[in-house]
Amino acid sequence: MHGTPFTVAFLGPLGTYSHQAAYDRFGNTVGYYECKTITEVFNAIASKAVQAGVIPQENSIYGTVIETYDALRKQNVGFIRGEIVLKVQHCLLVRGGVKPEEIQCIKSHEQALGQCRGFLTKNFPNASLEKMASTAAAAEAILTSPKCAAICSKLCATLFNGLEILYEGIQDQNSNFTRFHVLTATQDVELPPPAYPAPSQTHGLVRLTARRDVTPRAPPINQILAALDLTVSRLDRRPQLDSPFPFCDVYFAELEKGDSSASWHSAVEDAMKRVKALGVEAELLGLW
Ligand SMILES: O=C(O)C(=O)C[C@]1(C(=O)O)C=C[C@@H](O)C=C1
Repeated sequence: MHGTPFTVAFLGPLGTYSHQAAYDRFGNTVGYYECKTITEVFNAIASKAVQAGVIPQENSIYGTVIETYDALRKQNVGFIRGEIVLKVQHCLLVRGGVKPEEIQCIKSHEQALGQCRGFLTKNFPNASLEKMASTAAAAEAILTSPKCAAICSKLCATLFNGLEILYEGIQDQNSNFTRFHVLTATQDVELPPPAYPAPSQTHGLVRLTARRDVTPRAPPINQILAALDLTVSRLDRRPQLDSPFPFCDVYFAELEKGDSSASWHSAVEDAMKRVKALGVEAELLGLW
C-alpha cells in the first residue's frame, strides 16, 4: 500500500458514533472508508483494504457489543492498538413535521435501542422496534419511512436534510459512554500519532480457549486465570462454535498492567506461556 493515504474503516454511513470516534482519534489526517456492518470493518482490516479500523466494544449502559466479540473469536482477526471513549447522547429524529403520536416504528442499532429501553417503553409502548445496521443508517431510512423515528446522534439532523429532533438525551442514564477499539491487521502497522500524547501501554487482550475435545480435562476458568497471574480488569465470554460439546466458551481477558517496570509485552507473553502449559489456547489480540 505504498503511497496510498492511511485509511481508517468504520461502521457507516457518515454520522454514526463510530465515525465520530474515528474522527476524534484520527481527525483529517487520514482517509475514511465506510462499512455497512462491524464485521465488514474487521474484513476490511484483515484483507488490508485499509490500514486501521475503529470498532465499538462496550457501552456503559447496555454492555458488550456482541458482534465485535463474535468477530474476535475468529483467527487472524487483527490487533487492538488503542481505545477511544465517546460520550453518547441519543436523540429521537423524525421527518420534519411528524408528531410523536404519528410514530408507529422506531429504528436504530440494537445497542442504541437497548440504551433507550426505558424511554421507549414509557413514551412509545406500542411502536415496533426495528434493528438497523447503525444509528445513521436508521436516520437515512426514515427519510423514506415517514411513520418511523430514528435513535441517533444530533449530528444526523444536520447531515440528513429534512430530519428534525423531537427529543434529546433519551438514553436511560444521563451518563452514557461507548468505548471503541482501534485495530490494525498486525502489531507492526505504524499508526499516525494521536493529537494528544499517547499514554504508555497498560492494557492487553488475550483470547483463552479450553477445548474439551482436544484436552478432555481442560481446566476451569478460575485455574486458567490463576495461571495467567496478571490483573484481569474484565472478562467476556462467547460460545465456542466449533466444539462438539455444548456450553463451552471462548474467554476474552482484558489485562491491566500493575506498577512493575518490566516490559508489559513480555509479561503478557510469559503469562500466555503459563496458560498454554495447561493445554489451553491463548492468543494475544491486542496491546495498547
Ligand atoms: O450505530 C452507530 O452509530 C455505531 O457507531 C454503533 C454503536 C454500537 O455498536 O455500540 C456505537 C455507539 C453507540 O453505543 C450505539 C451504536
